[in-house]
Amino acid sequence: MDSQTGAKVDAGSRAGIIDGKAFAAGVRADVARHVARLKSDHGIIPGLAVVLVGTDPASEVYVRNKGIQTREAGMQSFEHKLSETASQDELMALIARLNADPAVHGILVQLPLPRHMDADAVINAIDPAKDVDGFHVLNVGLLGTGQKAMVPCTPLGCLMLLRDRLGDLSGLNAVVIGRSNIVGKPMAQLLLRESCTVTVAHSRTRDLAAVCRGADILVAAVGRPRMIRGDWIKPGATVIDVGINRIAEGDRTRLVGDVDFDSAVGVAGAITPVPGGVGPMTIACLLANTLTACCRANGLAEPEGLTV
Ligand SMILES: Nc1nc(=O)c2c([nH]1)NC[C@@H]1CN(c3ccc(C(=O)N[C@@H](CCC(=O)O)C(=O)O)cc3)C=[N+]21
Repeated sequence: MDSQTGAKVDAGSRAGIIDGKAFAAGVRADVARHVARLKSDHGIIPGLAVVLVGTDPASEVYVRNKGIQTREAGMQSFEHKLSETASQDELMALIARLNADPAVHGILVQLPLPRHMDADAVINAIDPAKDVDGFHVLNVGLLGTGQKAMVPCTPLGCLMLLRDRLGDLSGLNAVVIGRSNIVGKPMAQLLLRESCTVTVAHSRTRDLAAVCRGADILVAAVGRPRMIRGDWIKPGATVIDVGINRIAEGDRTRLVGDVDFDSAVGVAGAITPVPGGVGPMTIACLLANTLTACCRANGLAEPEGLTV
């Protein structure tokens, strides 16, 4: 207890640092429990197919981590690697096979794709019911109209962290920096659904610092290392840093977010670190979405708390 105010102090999140790594481990444990029950009660094993085109080293690391965590949750992992020079027709043929495969409940095509491919056409070829990224135009439309959709993993993970921290979000001023289809736009839709007053800022926004200072909730998804500084943040605001930027430091590299953590941490009421914040939540939500897709495909009740 705080002796002045009598308010409860959360010892698990000292100095207002949101432990996404620990929260994600909890989500994965929830998923694993439901997977075990699906197996024992119904003989069903959820399956996730991940497709990687090319040999980008960072993408290979993510895909390997996804495979490991998928198996740890008791689900089946199917990994498909195509060469950098594979044709779009080859990729489309693979997606058609995965769409038709009853053991596959979720399909993720790792982005970005090589430039000779049309990413929109590829994403929209995925069966929307198996689109665990929530990028298919049908899922985008369902989310935007408040219908049951597959929700993109990163925004879903951010929302879980915000709800855990703040409870009811209604009436809060939320500023999302970044307007990408994979984070900014779906994040704004989710926050609007929570009855926040939502502003979507971007590279052309005038006086971005002033816009940010009005935010009770600030979600940074711009991809510019340490761009958002402490004096842009309203004291006590909740800051969610989606950026994962690898920068050179001396003769080594390190990961930093879009927020300048050192100047922000003393101003924000709570902030996600990088690494250990949003990143682990993205993979946890991918597993949650695969479980949800599997339940829907089998006409079973969806697990509570893992979808919106
Ligand atoms: N179709 C598609 N869906 C994706 O969800 C997708 C994608 N393509 N392409 C690439 C990005 C990137 N991404 C990350 C997931 C987890 C971490 C993560 O767990 N990061 C750790 C650190 C990992 C490290 O140390 O490198 C952390 O932030 O703590 C990072 C990045 C998903 N992506």
